Amino acid sequence: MKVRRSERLIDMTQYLLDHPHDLIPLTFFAARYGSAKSSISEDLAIVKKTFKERGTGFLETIPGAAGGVVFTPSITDEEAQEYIESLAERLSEEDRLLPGGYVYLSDMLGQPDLLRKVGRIIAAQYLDKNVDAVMTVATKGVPIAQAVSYYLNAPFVIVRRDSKITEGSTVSVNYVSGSSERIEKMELSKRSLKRGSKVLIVDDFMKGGGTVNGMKSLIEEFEAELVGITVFAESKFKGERAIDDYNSLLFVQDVDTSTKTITVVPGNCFDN
Ligand SMILES: O=P(O)(O)OC[C@H]1C[C@H](OP(=O)(O)OP(=O)(O)O)[C@H](O)[C@@H]1O
Repeated sequence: MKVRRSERLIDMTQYLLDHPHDLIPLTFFAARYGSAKSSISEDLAIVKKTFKERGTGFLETIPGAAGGVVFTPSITDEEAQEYIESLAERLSEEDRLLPGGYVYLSDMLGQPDLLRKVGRIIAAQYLDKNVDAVMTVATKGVPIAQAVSYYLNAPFVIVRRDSKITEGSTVSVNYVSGSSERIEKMELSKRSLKRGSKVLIVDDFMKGGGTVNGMKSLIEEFEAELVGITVFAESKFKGERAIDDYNSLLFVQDVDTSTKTITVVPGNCFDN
């Protein structure tokens, strides 16, 4: 049964949003709607134009018999900056200061709408990097890595600070935890990363940078390639930070322990 264009456009859009980075042949849509490929091409031209104008992402057409369309999610800088500014305000308003200059984020990092938006924003920074894997360290980095992983259509791998039988054989590195000046260990299952993989590091928070630096060392141990580092939030650090080339969405600019308040501003992710 033939399906009207208005219905095709709705269903086609939903299908593309649910299958980011997948190559979808035009014949798939032609069969799905009982329509000619020429009609599907016209439909996709409408979707492509709207996605581009709305900043939803990019719809690339791959020509030839093995061709089709590929949807790459993105977000406009304006929408991303506006959202990050709202997060900065929200973080500054609520009582979130923890001992040692850490900030309570767990409630925010459990919110699906925030994770979807943050995942889109971080993924959009690495669309041209062909990311093979998103790396984070348990625990609070995991929801962020999962969200970024969805929008890049790349698996995420979880580094652990504790040994688990269920991880099989692992590669481990020692690192200086910048915040606590302690030598700590982190490890990753040998099955997680192939040699030469392009790896994006994400985490929820960076203080001394020791944790991120540990993940960098692990990537070297796997003979993989680090393509970028983005943290949801970073704070000032009095000591020598172990990391200097990274992106942050939010920056804890000021901490007032007497009033237990913090001032949070957008991070460096839009400095260019
Ligand atoms: O930049 P650094 O000084 O190394 O600190 C950033 C670490 C510490 C904290 O993790 P924890 O709260 O210790 O661990 P978890 O994420 O498991 O709660 C945070 O999630 C980062 O991973």
